[in-house]
Amino acid sequence: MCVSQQPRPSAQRIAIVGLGGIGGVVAASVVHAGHHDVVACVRRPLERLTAERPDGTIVVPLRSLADPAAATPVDWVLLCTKAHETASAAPWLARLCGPGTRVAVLQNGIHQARRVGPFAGAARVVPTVVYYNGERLAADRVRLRHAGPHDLAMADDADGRALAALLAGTTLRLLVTPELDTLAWRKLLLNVTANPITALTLQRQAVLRRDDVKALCLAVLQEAVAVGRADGAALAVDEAPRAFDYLMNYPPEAGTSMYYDRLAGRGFEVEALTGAVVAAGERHGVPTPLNRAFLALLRAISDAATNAAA
Ligand SMILES: NC(=O)C1=CN([C@@H]2O[C@H](COP(=O)(O)OP(=O)(O)OC[C@H]3O[C@@H](n4cnc5c(N)ncnc54)[C@H](OP(=O)(O)O)[C@@H]3O)[C@@H](O)[C@H]2O)C=CC1
Ligand SMILES: CC(C)(CO)C(=O)C(=O)O
Repeated sequence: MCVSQQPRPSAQRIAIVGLGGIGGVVAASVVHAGHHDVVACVRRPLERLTAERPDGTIVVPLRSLADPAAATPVDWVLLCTKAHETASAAPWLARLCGPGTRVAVLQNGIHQARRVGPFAGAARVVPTVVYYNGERLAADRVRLRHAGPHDLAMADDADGRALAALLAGTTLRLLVTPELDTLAWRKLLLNVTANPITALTLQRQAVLRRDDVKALCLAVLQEAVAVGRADGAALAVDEAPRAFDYLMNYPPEAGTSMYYDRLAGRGFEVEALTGAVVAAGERHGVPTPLNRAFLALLRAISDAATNAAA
């Protein structure tokens, strides 16, 4: 693995689809770096964006489009919707993607290319692993929290290196790695632990520091690690405690994307996270009773929120 120091390409046209916690942070970072032509593809137009970052708050002007019909092909799409919202972004992708376009997927979950490929036409899909915590405070305001040494990882191949070069002028800490598939599984381990527990308890990550909750985390992680190994991920012998230790890098006041959805009364990104572990467990004959219990509870809350919003 190596920390990226890619040379910056010439100015590129970048469209950011989904301006929530993750999209808002990356949009503000790229606009602030000032090198590329950025447009945000949103449901409600806005003219500026504020990002509260550990190194200070920045306010950037933002060009936004609210109608996919007004979009034209770009060099890069940064897809920052939730995984279950990918299909709803299809009209954007249809307009933004040409044969030279690359679609970087800033979403949680494994098999991103499989998920996004059907909507990307002739464009190439570039998977990533997102480590930073992004909290959307208002439609035009986000907060960035770092955890661990990197904010974003991409594969050590031509497309991954091109993405690292694209973001090289930003303050995001990038990792170019030959092990992205295993890192995606490692990241999923964090998500099937922290996301359900914060969303179900309606408490931020401080709750993970309770002894009883830590014991539950480790048991959930052991199950998911067994599934990940059966699925081909090169997970370590002590992967479960290592994943728990990684979670301790997040500040206790950080929430999770699922916790933020619960606060906002939105449906959850459940099938791509806990649902993916349970489904892979079924495929490989690995039992997942704790993850199954989480899945039933998360689906019940998520469905009620989705039905109430309909
Ligand atoms: N938040 C975090 O700390 C982390 C999140 N992730 C992952 O990153 C991804 C994004 O998460 P996050 O930023 O938290 O999610 P958010 O819910 O905060 O943001 C998603 C955004 O996508 C927008 N959106 C959804 N559908 C469409 C559409 N069809 N057209 C235009 N905009 C659309 C939403 O708009 P609207 O407001 O109008 O609904 C919203 O602004 C997820 O996969 C998540 O798991 C990964 C690491 C950390
Ligand atoms: C690891 C974690 C919890 C960091 O925010 C995350 O990926 C999420 O919130 O979905």
